[in-house]
Amino acid sequence: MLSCAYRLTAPRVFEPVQLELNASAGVVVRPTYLSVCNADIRYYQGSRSPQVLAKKLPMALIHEGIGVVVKDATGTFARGSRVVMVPNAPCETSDYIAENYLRSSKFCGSGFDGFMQELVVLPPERVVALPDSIPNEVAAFTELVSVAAHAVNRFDSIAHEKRDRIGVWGDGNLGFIVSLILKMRYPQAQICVYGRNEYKLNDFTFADETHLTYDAPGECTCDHAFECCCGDGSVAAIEQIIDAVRPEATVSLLGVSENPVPVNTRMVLEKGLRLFGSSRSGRADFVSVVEMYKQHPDMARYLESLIGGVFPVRSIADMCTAFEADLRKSAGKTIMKWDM
Ligand SMILES: NC(=O)C1=CN([C@@H]2O[C@H](COP(=O)(O)OP(=O)(O)OC[C@H]3O[C@@H](n4cnc5c(N)ncnc54)[C@H](OP(=O)(O)O)[C@@H]3O)[C@@H](O)[C@H]2O)C=CC1
Ligand SMILES: O=C(CO)[C@H](O)[C@H](O)COP(=O)(O)O
Ligand SMILES: [Zn+2]
Repeated sequence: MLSCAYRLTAPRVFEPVQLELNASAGVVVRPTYLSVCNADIRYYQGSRSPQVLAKKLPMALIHEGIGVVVKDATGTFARGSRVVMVPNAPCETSDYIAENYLRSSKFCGSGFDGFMQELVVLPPERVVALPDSIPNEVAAFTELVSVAAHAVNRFDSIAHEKRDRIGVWGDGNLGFIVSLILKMRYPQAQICVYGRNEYKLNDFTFADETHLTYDAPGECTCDHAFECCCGDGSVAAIEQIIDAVRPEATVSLLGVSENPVPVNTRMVLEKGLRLFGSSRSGRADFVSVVEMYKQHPDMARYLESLIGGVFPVRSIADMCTAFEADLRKSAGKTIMKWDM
């Protein structure tokens, strides 16, 4: 079966390439709605190091997306099923290390082709059926929701049980989703969001408190914290978090930085803090998010407020239009209605 992949060959340049797909190897999915992540933008813009770009390009971008099953040689999915695609593909299993942390795992859109393709073939366990209740534009960024769910699950197993007040730093997409999942998971806890933009914080209607970071939180006011910023923003946030959390707090780090971030280790030691990082997610996280969509119908309504622009994509010029719009956006997720 022939299919076309649209690979980024150099910053801001997409080129088509014909691929021969082995349809008998799994589930053939036609991508329908794709969502742009900051990681895609770092490749598109060429803000990764020249060494990383040389190693990873040419590559089809995008690891957040849904599609429709065209054919399934494994007999798991009916033709026409609406599904979310799992970008992480493990090559081994471990009793101790989750699939998204195994160094041998392959991740679509980071070293391996992502979902900017006419058709993709995935093993059945890399495909999860979606409930009808979730709109396409929201379902498109289920991967980001699964990353947040994964981090909250890990937090649950690491943090001590006093969870009266949890701080979330970052008023962007990830901060929003992490705060929402925390509120759903710990309804009795005070979820306090710290951000840099009043207009973004106004959308966190489910949170108990929102604050601008310039009004520094008091010392030792949060039991635990999540960092959902990026780059230099993470530097400032981690500094503030270390002051704001109480002794023995657990701090979840999620923002990606290109450069090493200095950390006030003296206070980490004195307060006995636990800092842990989370990256990506695995099949189980996607399954748990789909379950959340079913159990919490109001979740879709909150997530809808993250839809930034929806761009029909029928040509390479349309792809560039969507990516350029994401670069200029003030907030929210950029969605491509993928008609390639
Ligand atoms: N760990 C993982 O697996 C994943 C990590 N990420 C990463 O998470 C980061 C955030 O992604 P996303 O939410 O989509 O991006 P956004 O740009 O939507 O959000 C970042 C937000 O953080 C705000 N911010 C910056 N510095 C601070 C600060 N010191 N205190 C509080 N808020 C701050 C920004 O404000 P302003 O715009 O004013 O600077 C912005 O609103 C990115 O680095 C992304 O790559 C994303 C997906 C998965
Ligand atoms: O966005 C992400 C997961 O959703 C991660 O940040 C992304 O996978 C990091 O990959 P890369 O090393 O290519 O930046
Ligand atoms: Zn991502």
